[in-house]
Amino acid sequence: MAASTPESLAGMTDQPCRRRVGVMGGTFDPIHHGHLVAASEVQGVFGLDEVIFVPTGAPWQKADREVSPAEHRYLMTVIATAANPRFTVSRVDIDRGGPTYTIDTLRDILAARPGDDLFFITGADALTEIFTWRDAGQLFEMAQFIGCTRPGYTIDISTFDQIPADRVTMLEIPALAISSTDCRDRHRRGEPIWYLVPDGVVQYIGKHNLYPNHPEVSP
Ligand SMILES: Nc1ncnc2c1ncn2[C@@H]1O[C@H](COP(=O)(O)OP(=O)(O)OP(=O)(O)O)[C@@H](O)[C@H]1O
Ligand SMILES: O=C(O)c1ccc[n+]([C@@H]2O[C@H](COP(=O)([O-])O)[C@@H](O)[C@H]2O)c1
Repeated sequence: MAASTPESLAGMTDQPCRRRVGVMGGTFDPIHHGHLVAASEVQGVFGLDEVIFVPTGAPWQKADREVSPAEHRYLMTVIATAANPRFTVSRVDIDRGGPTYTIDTLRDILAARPGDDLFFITGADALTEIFTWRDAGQLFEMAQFIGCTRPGYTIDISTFDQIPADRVTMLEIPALAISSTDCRDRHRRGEPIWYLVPDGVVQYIGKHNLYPNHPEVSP
């Protein structure tokens, strides 16, 4: 039997340990429990060391609608994730400026932590649209993609088939039929959003009057 060395017993070799890092991109206007459950479930199933939430700077595919200022979306994301020691929040997409492309998100995150293995977390709706994203073909070289099930959406199988099989995984997560759109509309109609979003986020929205009553959202 080969003799154990202190290094081998401790699992120490010349190879640095590769950290497994999730990246959860989103507009988070506001962040809700659907986002948090998806990130938590992927963290557990894939044994991730960390999940980085990355609020978009300017989500170009949502240019036809009003999006809350990035600083508000960033602060709501910080509030929502603060209690989980594995969750962090990155400003890369906000501080870069210009339209937000995931290819840039992944480049910036990899530059800051070379050698880490990245897992990009999306819902089934976002994954279905992935070939409309900038430089989509290169994304799968930079990260493993995890598509989370989402009530009301199915992943288009032809899209799934175009992604290299070893670079994408579909994951069934506890179903939460929550969307940011519905949270905003409910708040505008004066309906509660308690328990759809974290308590601190409800309070932040009220304090800053982020989603004021709007005549188009009838009670
Ligand atoms: N309830 C949910 N279950 C699983 N994934 C979700 C859920 N809600 C959002 N996601 C995923 O989280 C990511 C960020 O979503 P985003 O911030 O656009 O939220 P949204 O609820 O879809 O917003 P909106 O209603 O304003 O379009 C996307 O990949 C999206 O698919
Ligand atoms: O790279 C792109 O062109 C691209 C186009 C649309 C969406 N994305 C990313 O997909 C994630 C979810 O976006 P959204 O707009 O559904 O909140 C977020 O990280 C976005 O930056 C990326």
